[in-house]
Amino acid sequence: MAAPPDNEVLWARELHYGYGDSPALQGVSLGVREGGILAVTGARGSGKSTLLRCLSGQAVPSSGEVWFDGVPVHTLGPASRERLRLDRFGWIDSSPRLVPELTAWENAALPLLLRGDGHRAARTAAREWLDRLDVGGCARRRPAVLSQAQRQRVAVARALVHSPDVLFADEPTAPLHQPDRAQVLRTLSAAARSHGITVVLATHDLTVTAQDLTTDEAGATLADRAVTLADGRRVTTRPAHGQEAEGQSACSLSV
Ligand SMILES: Nc1ncnc2c1ncn2[C@@H]1O[C@H](COP(=O)(O)OP(=O)(O)OP(=O)(O)O)[C@@H](O)[C@H]1O
Repeated sequence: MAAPPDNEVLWARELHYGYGDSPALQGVSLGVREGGILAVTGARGSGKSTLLRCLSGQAVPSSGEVWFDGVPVHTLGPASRERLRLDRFGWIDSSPRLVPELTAWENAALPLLLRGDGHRAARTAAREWLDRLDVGGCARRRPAVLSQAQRQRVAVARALVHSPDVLFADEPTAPLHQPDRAQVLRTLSAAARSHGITVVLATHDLTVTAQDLTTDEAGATLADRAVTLADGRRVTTRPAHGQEAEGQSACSLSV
């Protein structure tokens, strides 16, 4: 088992994963530098969600390695992977899954409450994130009375509230309209930069990558690198604003 390069906080080598006989990942390798923002693009069904699930320890690859901060994630048992996900990772889905019985702030505070933080500190932190995401006014409401866009912002707050080391975002702007998408992406990228959070962001929408993802209003780069999947294989790697280069099975390439 070769150790990953020192400058990459998240590193995967030759990942394979299948659903029954149907292969979803066929030898994907990549590395992400600490604090980097990586966009994973590709058509529907190309393997983006499966890759994020393997990288985050939600799924165990049938072969290959996933290393996070020196830890071989692919060798951990279910309890250790669950602990890692709770303590060190954040996750945003394409559709917000909130606890219906809890208010918006309680949903946003969940990662802090689950790890035993005090109620008052957790509420303060959650409300700060809700304010940042323009849903501070909804803090005491339950998900059922919120719009889909408001629920997604609450889910984004929940993913960031504990300052995770890595944020995995699987089509996070799918339920949002265009102005909301740009704002949420800007908040995500600003939070990641200011807190040193590494981001792995999956999207099938190449126009999002080109227009919203790679630039904010000030023209600053949002994604540092992008990799593209096709049929479970990595086909390209490129800087967010640079020339595309062939990167098939380039396990030494940093993204
Ligand atoms: N639970 C599952 N059972 C069987 N096959 C699955 C399952 N989840 C995904 N697949 C298949 O695995 C392949 C990769 O799917 P995956 O969801 O990882 O791709 P994706 O790029 O994220 O697609 P999308 O953009 O539609 O979410 C596809 O062929 C898909 O049909």
